[in-house]
Amino acid sequence: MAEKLVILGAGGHGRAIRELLRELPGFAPVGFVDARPPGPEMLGLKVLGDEAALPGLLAAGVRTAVVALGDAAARAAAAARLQAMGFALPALLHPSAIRAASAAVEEGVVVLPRAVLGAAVRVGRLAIVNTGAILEHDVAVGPLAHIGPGAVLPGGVRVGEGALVGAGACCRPYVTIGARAVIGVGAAVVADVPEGAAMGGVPARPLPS
Ligand SMILES: CC(=O)SCCNC(=O)CCNC(=O)[C@H](O)C(C)(C)COP(=O)(O)OP(=O)(O)OC[C@H]1O[C@@H](n2cnc3c(N)ncnc32)[C@H](O)[C@@H]1OP(=O)(O)O
Repeated sequence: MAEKLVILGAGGHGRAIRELLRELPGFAPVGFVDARPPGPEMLGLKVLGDEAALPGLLAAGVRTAVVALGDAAARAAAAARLQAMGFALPALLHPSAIRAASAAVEEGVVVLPRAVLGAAVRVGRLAIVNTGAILEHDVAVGPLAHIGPGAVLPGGVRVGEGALVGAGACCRPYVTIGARAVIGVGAAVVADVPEGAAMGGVPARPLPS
């Protein structure tokens, strides 16, 4: 029987996950919860209110959740609240994603359509691999990181905890992107990026703050 699941977050990422779940056998979404519910319904699913609805859902047998929040800190905090209540946070991979047999994803990871996880890739808990991103052999993505749509991480790239690699960004093989760094859309990362740095451009340079 399909596992009943609640989506925490009814914004853009929540809508992407709702569409992922239409294609993913094994899960039956019951609705969204959101701190600011946008209305009674979204994309054919009920919006059940804010997190005050969660105990009732647990009591009704909904024991699985996905955190659909783009902001890494908010995602971590929401995951901690859900797990403290007893919700499981499975990894969700769109069926069109390509995952090598040796690629591993941790709990709460979301992999959107047509992403590629190559040989020996590691994706840490609660990370997002967005639509069409390519993670080549031996790439290691830290917990809570977000690899944006169409980003290309060639062999051996390491992305630190909570870092954001923007849409369409590319990296030189084996570079390391530090924790909480932000790589702007379309950047070409040709050297290691320090923790917390914001980089953009071709080649990527520190962005004005
Ligand atoms: C499904 C989805 O939608 S997933 C979404 C994944 N998210 C992304 O891909 C977004 C990534 N974010 C970006 O690229 C943003 O532009 C950021 C985070 C790098 C910068 O955003 P902000 O902090 O708001 O900076 P802001 O827009 O004010 O720009 C600051 C400066 O950096 C420059 N800049 C911003 N982004 C870039 C970029 N990608 N490349 C080069 N320069 C850039 C701006 O032109 C500006 O320069 P100026 O001061 O000389 O005019």
